[in-house]
Amino acid sequence: MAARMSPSALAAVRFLFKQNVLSQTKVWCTVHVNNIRRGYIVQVASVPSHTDDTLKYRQISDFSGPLQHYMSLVRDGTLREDQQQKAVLMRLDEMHDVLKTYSNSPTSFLSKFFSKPKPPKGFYIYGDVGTGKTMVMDMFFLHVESERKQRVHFHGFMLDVHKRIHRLKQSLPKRKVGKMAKSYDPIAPVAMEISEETSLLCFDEFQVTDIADAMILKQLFENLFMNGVVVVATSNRPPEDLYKNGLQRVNFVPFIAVLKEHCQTLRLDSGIDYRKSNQPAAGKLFYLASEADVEAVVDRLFDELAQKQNDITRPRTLNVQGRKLRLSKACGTIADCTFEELCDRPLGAIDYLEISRLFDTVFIRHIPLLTLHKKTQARRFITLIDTLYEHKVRVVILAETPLESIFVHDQHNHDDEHHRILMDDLGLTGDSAKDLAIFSGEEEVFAFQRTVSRLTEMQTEKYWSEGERKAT
Ligand SMILES: Nc1ncnc2c1ncn2[C@@H]1O[C@H](COP(=O)(O)OP(=O)(O)OP(=O)(O)O)[C@@H](O)[C@H]1O
Repeated sequence: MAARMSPSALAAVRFLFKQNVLSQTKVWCTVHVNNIRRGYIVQVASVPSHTDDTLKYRQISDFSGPLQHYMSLVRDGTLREDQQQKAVLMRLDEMHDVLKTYSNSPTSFLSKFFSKPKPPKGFYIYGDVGTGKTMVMDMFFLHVESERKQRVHFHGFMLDVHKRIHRLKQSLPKRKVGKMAKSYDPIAPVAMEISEETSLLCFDEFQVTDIADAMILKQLFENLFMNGVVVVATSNRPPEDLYKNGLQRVNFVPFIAVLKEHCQTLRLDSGIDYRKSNQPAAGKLFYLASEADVEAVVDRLFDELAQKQNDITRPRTLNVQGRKLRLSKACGTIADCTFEELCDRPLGAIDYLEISRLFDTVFIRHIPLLTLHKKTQARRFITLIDTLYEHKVRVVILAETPLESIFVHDQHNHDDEHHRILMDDLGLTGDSAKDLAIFSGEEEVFAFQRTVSRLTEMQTEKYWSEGERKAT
């Protein structure tokens, strides 16, 4: 059986054996994809009779592709049938078949006999939060048999690209004094490096919020596509709305055409946020500041969890790319932080990635009401929760307000000083700025729906138990 299986499927089977769940008919299993732990539903259709020699376990490799896998999970009630998910999976299933004979590797067997194969057009899947975009993409990714595939989070991918660009620039010979610098463009070689490693790039959460990313995307992706990389992406935004109202957007806009030329846009928007469908809760993980004695209650929860760690409670200093990041209280794989510590300092995705690497449980105390006045902190909070969710880190929250109302869309902020200066700089009048996301907070409101949806799922028993890591 093992000889037929892809490495991801093998990882899934190993997990099943370790967990002694092979007699169940369906399980969630966890597979490491590029160091990111993802949950997958795996069908294990067994005949529960020890005397029956037709005993068979159905594994990922027993499905012809992601669509058959999905339908089987619908039939056994693990998933709810969703026509839009099915329609997207049909397309991904076709692509899965095409990819069986496609590679952009110059050393591939096929390339010896044929001229460069034409890459299939990828997919850009967009829709509202919790509608199953990541699930269908991951199911597709799991079934692609190639070794030359990567599933990445967009944030993490762009951090890696910037690192590669930096490394390449550093490796250039130093200029002689008085000689003019020849303009050196590192993006094409970086795209080439990535293309040498991969044929298929699956991006979760394609979103552009950073001007440094926005300015290089067109060239980067043009080169990736030119080198035959196939892209599948999920996003909350249609391509036309990417980097909406971002600074210097006019320089970004040509990227949208490049993306659409190489990826078909598919909408997945059944209107159902599956994270909100009733799932057993993990116990109380969300506390309100107004609750009696709440600090002491949360302290006790921390102490209870800390007792299982082989460590003492102490401050911890993390090293993030040569920078020191001090956390005032931690024990083993548990960090006890305040909102101020995590979101009121100039921290970003790279810091949150390091926290996710080291801790499986993060307490976030004193989350205030987030109005547009606290836009920067709110954005950091969104990035923090995205990163923790992506790495299956558990959270315990102590907040001023209930989850649904943490973020307040306060229209009155249009008049604040900061916005007025920005409007002047951009030469906008009050009327023309009225509909722009940058002033209406549309971007944050949108991202916050995702954060709330994720925080809801993060309080379920399933999420909590999947997040357990070995104590250090
Ligand atoms: N058809 C379904 N039946 C039952 N559960 C589902 C179904 N589709 C998705 N889910 C579950 O809903 C949760 C959210 O799915 P997923 O992460 O794929 O959503 P998403 O569209 O990527 O959300 P976001 O935009 O916030 O990233 C997951 O736990 C997933 O397993």
